[in-house]
Amino acid sequence: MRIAERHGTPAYVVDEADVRERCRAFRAALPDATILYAAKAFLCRAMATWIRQEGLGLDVCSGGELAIARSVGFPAGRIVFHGNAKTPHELLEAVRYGVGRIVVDNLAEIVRLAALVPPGSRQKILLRVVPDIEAGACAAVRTGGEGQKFGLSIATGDLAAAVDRVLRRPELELAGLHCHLGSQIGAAEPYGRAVRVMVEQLARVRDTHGVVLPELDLGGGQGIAYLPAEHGLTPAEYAATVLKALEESCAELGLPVPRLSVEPGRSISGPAGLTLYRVIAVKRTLMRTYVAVDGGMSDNPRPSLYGARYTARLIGRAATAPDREVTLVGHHCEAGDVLAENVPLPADLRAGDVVAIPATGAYHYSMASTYNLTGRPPVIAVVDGAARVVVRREEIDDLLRRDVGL
Ligand SMILES: Cc1ncc(COP(=O)(O)O)c(C=O)c1O
Ligand SMILES: N[C@@H](CCCC[NH3+])C(=O)O
Repeated sequence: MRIAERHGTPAYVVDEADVRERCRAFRAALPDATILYAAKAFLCRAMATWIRQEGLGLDVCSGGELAIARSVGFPAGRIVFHGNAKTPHELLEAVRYGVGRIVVDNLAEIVRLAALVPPGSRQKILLRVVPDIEAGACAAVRTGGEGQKFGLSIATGDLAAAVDRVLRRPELELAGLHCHLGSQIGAAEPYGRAVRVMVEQLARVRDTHGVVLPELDLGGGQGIAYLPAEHGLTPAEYAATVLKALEESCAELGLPVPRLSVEPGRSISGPAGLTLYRVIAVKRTLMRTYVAVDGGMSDNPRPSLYGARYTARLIGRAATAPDREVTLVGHHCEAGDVLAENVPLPADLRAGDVVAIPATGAYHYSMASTYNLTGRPPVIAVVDGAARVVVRREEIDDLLRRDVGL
């Protein structure tokens, strides 16, 4: 409540200690693996600094994310650069900064990237494989099956062709294979299947080319709880399944166990964040009660994009009435601008109250827009009872400044 009063609403709040704790949980569950935080979930300079200090690597997928990493002196060797349509400029920036790995997504990229590597040096790469496994909350975030835009298909022969071409390029060093099944995956089982498919491909590379690739990157996707009844996929559950599958399939195929990399995004930043809103109006209609707040689909597009569901809580005062079901909506000019449908909130909720939506630390700030020319909310970091602004609020003046007129 003090944050809402001091910094205004809407505001994203992130718990630094929680982020750090989640980084440590991944490192503890997978002590021999490389843990790369997926920046797309939430990145600002403070976050990049926490990740650097916790000793994790960083998965970036744009020149912008790379620029933030660079601005906090993130060690280049601990960065992996992704993307299915990296621009020539992004590739050049990645090579110049000396990122540890570039994940090559398609055949055309091999030649393009090789041409950018300075004479005499070698860029380590991973090849992104389509493991043909469907997993993830909804179609929009499933990236492991045939028929979506990412990666090199095993079935069409593109992966085999890519391996062949990369191994002939002296500018490129094929460090290993990569896959990413999708996002908000609630069970460990699909990862076990992915390990088997990927290890088979490592064996195929060995059998065809006599090369044993040392690395396997399994991407991210570990699900989190958004609702009280949900349960996320813990690092320990994930690790148990993945490590078992890795040992078994490597033993079966006579391969040494590759160094594992994992790229969790949501499961590190998601539960560590919440969003504060102020109630502007409460309206009873024939069908339902609407509670309208001062944010909405511009700071959280996930309900309208993916049908994502959330809970909400009144904060800052004690309720004087029992809960009733309401629909929390935003201030944007669309009927679909819903933040949380049928959520219990106190019947005495009124304009001026502050509500918090938990589990908004991933894919909220990073996906925010300025729809209806609304400035994006600030990010407030809390640690040891103190709050500080780590990303300032985007003011109308910021928006006006970009518009250069006639
Ligand atoms: C290549 C890659 N790695 C990691 C992630 C992080 O995923 P999540 O935030 O679901 O853990 C993504 C996004 O889904 C991704 O595309
Ligand atoms: N933006 C999606 C996740 C996409 C993951 C990126 N590869 C979400 O909020 O659920």
